[in-house]
Amino acid sequence: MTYALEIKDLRKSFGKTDIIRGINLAVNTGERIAVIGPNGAGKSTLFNLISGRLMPSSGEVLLNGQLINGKKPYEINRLGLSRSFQITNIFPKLSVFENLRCGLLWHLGYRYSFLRFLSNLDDANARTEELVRQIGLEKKRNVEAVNLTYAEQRALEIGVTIAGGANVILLDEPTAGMSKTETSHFIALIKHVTVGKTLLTVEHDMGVVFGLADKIAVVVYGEVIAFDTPAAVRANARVQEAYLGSSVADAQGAGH
Ligand SMILES: Nc1ncnc2c1ncn2[C@@H]1O[C@H](COP(=O)(O)OP(=O)(O)OP(=O)(O)O)[C@@H](O)[C@H]1O
Repeated sequence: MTYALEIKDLRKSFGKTDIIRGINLAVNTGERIAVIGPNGAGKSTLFNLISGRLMPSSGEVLLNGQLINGKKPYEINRLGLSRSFQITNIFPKLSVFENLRCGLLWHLGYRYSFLRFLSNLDDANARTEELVRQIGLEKKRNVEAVNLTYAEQRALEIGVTIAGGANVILLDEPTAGMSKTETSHFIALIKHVTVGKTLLTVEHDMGVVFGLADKIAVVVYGEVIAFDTPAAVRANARVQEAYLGSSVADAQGAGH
């Protein structure tokens, strides 16, 4: 069976310091995974290794069965993995529609071929309209990104991330900086736009984790100490001892 994303004995050292210390993960198509762990555990480094920003010291990363170690971020993107960052990378002076269309066309490689670009423009426009609807910004279609609210900008960011049709999506703390109401709307939006796709998200907010994830990967000191359903992770004594404890209890108490 081919996994959407498979990580085999992945390791990364900076100088003499081992930061990622033999991570194994196998993620099925359509699964939503939350990667959690204490500060400095290696979550961002893991995402950087998967998305090609960093080269592993050893081990393998396979995307849809294909080895992607050593490939550049844009090559990995073309192969079907798209990542959105905590720092927004939308174009402030372009409208919602234009931002989404840029994301779509860039992924399709139209910048290399103007003729191909023209012949397929109608398709791209139709797909872009669909994306505007999917992220719920129909009324803001022609508004410049700079004039959107923070939550709308984050929704646009998700739209740009999925615009190219990637089947594996990486999100860094997607609800950071949002109010509780915005967060719950945003979780619903993420679920909606990632149906059928594989999602990995780094997340600190336990409400988001338990609201969004089919499975949780707990990273502690560069290792995955648990990879299981939210219920099983909650009940995992090693996880509670090593890291979660009160956070899980809080989230449980809050009915998440
Ligand atoms: N380029 C680098 N060079 C040296 N050390 C690094 C580098 N990048 C990260 N580290 C170290 O690796 C460790 C893991 O960092 P990382 O940012 O991956 O953790 P994290 O789990 O994402 O933390 P947080 O939740 O605080 O964002 C930290 O000790 C960090 O200082």
